Amino acid sequence: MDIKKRMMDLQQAIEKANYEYHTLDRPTVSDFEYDLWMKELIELETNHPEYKNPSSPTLKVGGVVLDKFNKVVHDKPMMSLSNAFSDQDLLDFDERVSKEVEGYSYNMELKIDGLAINLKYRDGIFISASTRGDGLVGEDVTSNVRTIKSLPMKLSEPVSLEVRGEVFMPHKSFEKANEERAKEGLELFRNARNAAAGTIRQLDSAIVSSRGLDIFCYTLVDAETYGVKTQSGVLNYLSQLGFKTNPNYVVAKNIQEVIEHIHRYDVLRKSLPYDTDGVVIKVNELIKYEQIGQTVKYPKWAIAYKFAPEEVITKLNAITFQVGRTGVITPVAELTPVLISGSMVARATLHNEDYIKNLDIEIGDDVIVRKAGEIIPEVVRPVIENRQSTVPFKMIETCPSCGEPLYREPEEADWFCVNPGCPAQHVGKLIHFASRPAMNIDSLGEKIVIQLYEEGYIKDFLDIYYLKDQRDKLIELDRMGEKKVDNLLEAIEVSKQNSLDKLLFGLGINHVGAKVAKLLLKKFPSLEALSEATLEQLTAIDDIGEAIANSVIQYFSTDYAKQLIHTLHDIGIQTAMAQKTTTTSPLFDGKTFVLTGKLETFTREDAAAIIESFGGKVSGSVSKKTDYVLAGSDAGSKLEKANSLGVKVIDELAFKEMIPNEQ
Ligand SMILES: NC(=O)c1ccc[n+]([C@@H]2O[C@H](COP(=O)([O-])OP(=O)(O)OC[C@H]3O[C@@H](n4cnc5c(N)ncnc54)[C@H](O)[C@@H]3O)[C@@H](O)[C@H]2O)c1
Ligand SMILES: [Zn+2]
Repeated sequence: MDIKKRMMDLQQAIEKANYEYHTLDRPTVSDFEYDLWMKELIELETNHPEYKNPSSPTLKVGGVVLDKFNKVVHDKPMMSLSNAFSDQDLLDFDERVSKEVEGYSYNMELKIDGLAINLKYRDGIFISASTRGDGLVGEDVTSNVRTIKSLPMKLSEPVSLEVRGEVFMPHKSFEKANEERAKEGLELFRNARNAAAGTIRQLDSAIVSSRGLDIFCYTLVDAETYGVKTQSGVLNYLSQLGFKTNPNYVVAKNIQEVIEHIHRYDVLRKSLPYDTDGVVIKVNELIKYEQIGQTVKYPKWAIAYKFAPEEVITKLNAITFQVGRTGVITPVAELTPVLISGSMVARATLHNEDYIKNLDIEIGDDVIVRKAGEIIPEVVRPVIENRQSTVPFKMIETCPSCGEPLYREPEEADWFCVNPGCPAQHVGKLIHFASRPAMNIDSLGEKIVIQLYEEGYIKDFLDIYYLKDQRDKLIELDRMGEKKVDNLLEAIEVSKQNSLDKLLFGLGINHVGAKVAKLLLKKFPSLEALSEATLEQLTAIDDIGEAIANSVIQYFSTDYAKQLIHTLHDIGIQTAMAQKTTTTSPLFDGKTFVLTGKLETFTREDAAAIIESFGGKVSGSVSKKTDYVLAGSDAGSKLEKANSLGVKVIDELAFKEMIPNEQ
């Protein structure tokens, strides 16, 4: 095996998963798989340090910071945890700890599957909350966190402190939220963690308040200054102050006791009304932490033991077929509904014909189903011993949507419907086009696409842009009404200004994902230019191989694509990347900046000069009129003032992103 290539592939897969999980709140692989990738990459990096990439995801806390929130620089970084998957991993962990210190015990707590939040209290009063972000800089989500009912706004003592905890969505709230989303035709949340993260990071606090979030607190920053000496003591003290703490913690004398308890936790967690994905084991004596130390990513005095995904047995009643936007046919297991990791599962993927045949799955079998990391449930295998009267599986030969014959390439596992007029494919393409990573037409969800397609309003994505001519008719449709239609039309108009990479991704060209779209446009910054690119020119771009290049060339060689570029122009959709800002309309015209803290890559004078060269002003003090506070490390009172006034705080990185490249 080519180790270097394997490491690069793993890194790429992990980065893609990070983006989907942390930025889009929409993972496509299970946590279990992700954790296995990470474990493999860490092992390879340890054994082959010569191939280790200095910006490897094994060195970073995975989150991102969205621009729509004010940024908060954490006083103390918020770290991740290293993982254990077996008893042996725990023994290895203990051995590492025992090399540094002696005379310690362990505190074990449930690992709540939510998102970490940092809370600040002054004189016993709640003042602010932020997300973990990339560990150093988080997002200010104070007004959203304030809506969580179990969070005390006033503590039982007038202390000033910083506390960390996990915001999560209990099963009940999760089911309710998804019922409501289903009614509104919105895409369902994949699991409670994504629902919690998506909720905390949205702008309308009224919605947050209605979602029934909850929080368990577990960390007190600088606990020893409050006279607390152990992690179990922290939990006790937090609870006394009025915080909600999880009652299922236990102190274990040594690692053997930890291992004994772990297995009890795996039973316990199945009866809890919220998701947990493991047990966090922390050295209990806080005084030992400094000596044990930490890496850039996680403390060495703690570890998260992750449970294997839960598997259950249920009955396979039928196999149905789904047609994807590319025409791929996926067999789907229709199951007797069963509870897995806190939610009901009635359908699971069977991947393709070979998967079913190789596993010898028959209709009527008892099957083992797994919701690995609570994403898309899958059938793991049949329970052959239980087989009684079953019907052998037979692959369909015609498309369930259009009735045309299906094709399968000899080398491939999947069957395809290749009918360009296939309704299921059209709908799939439309849904993809409107989705968040593509044209991001929020109010054009799956249900509405299907409705408009079935009623004959949209066949091709271009039709979306002519919907405005049919406003009166749309209002009359079932479940529509004036407000909904106007919101929809507005969102469609706004999407015309999207940056071109979103459109290119939305076109659904084979192999052209969001990242590839960006790469292509960097070199060919308009659809016209891209449509004329040759195979050589395309493959000369880093990371663009022949498969991608051929697919792009084939797409743009069709009459459809040639016509498309003209039509897009006529409609007023961007078909070229936006021009860089010119000096005639200064970027920071009329904007006031305040600089604070220590900057790394600029001197203050440089930063000020840049701001002024783009028409902005630099002021010495923060007021309501300040537009941006540029905060470096060790920022003090100006940063606090900015936060309390709700002034936008940016870090150096964000500032660099704002200014055009030439600087
Ligand atoms: N499926 C995907 O595509 C995908 C992508 C990226 C990350 N992930 C998941 O996220 C994980 C990485 O995220 P991570 O960096 O947050 O690591 P992590 O989930 O392994 O552990 C760290 C986090 O645990 C949480 N936590 C919960 N209870 C706690 C307690 N009692 N004490 C201390 N901390 C507690 C905190 O939020 C802390 O930040 C991966 O292991 C994977 O499971 C999945
Ligand atoms: Zn078809």
